[in-house]
Amino acid sequence: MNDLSILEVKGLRKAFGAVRAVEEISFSVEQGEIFTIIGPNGAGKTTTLEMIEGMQIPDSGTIEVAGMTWDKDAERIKTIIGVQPQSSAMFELLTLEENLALFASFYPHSKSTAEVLEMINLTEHRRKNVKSLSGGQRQRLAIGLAMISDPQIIFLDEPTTGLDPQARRNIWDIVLKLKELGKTTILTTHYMEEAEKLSDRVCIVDQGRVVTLDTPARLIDRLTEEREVRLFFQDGEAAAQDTEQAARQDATVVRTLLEGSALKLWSIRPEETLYGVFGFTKEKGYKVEQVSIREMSLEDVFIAFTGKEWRD
Ligand SMILES: Nc1ncnc2c1ncn2[C@@H]1O[C@H](COP(=O)(O)OP(=O)(O)OP(=O)(O)O)[C@@H](O)[C@H]1O
Repeated sequence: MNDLSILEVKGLRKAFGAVRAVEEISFSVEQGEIFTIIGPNGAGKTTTLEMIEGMQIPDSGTIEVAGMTWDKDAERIKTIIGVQPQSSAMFELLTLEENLALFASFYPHSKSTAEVLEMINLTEHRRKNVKSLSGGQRQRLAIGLAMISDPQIIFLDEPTTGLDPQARRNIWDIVLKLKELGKTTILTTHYMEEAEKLSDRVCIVDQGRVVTLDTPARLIDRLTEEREVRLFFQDGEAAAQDTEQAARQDATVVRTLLEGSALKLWSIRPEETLYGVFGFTKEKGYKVEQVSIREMSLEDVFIAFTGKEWRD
């Protein structure tokens, strides 16, 4: 375990009868990171989280939380981790304040309910019954309940599933606030954009194994050296075709595709390609209406590594 890592998972494996949910999962998480696990349905994300949270016992492998293990230090681990409870664990007929106070009573030390309500932006609803909350408010309360004991590591398993974009962003704000406080967040999500925006590092799992793990930017960079450059010609197809012929001579251009007045070029150095292309179009007097360089996204990385379409 290096000095910075707060969680170290090695060789985790778990089967349910004939179903091998987790085959071999290893990673370490640094203090203060937002670490996101993504993967197709049934990849083993929840099972992995539940083993780390002490709710499932691995068939083999080791888990160290701040240097402690579940078999020796269960009580101490429980005081430094916070797990977002299922909606069903909340008391529907109690108010938000009462739910938080009740959860706080399970721990020797806790944050004040007022502070947590402020953090999850629900202060004005504190006297409402949980029953009357919207989906997004419920999820925020669930994060509040995970935070009540002021844990070092917070586990959020798909906290934004089913929420509308605004409600999702409200959750992102809370996750970022946790980071500002120096907390470590372990997140799973079905939303690529969310993983890309929030995570310090992303771990892609498939069929119970880690297929790749890195920062979103490095994953995207590693994926491909080529960028897709698109040009649209005001003068129509002939100009596009003529430019295509010229671009093919350029060593930075790997492939080309003509679609009417639109020309697509795949380039290993897009800026250099465009410099050459514009030299040519200027010389010929062709007018280029639109130019864009398509950026690769985490979704492209996901598809490349798992061979599966994203189902968002
Ligand atoms: N308690 C259990 N008993 C039997 N099989 C289980 C159990 N829990 C999980 N599984 C199976 O293990 C595999 C991994 O499930 P898991 O829930 O960990 O995946 P996941 O990546 O979280 O999926 P999702 O994205 O759909 O939530 C699945 O095939 C699942 O059906």
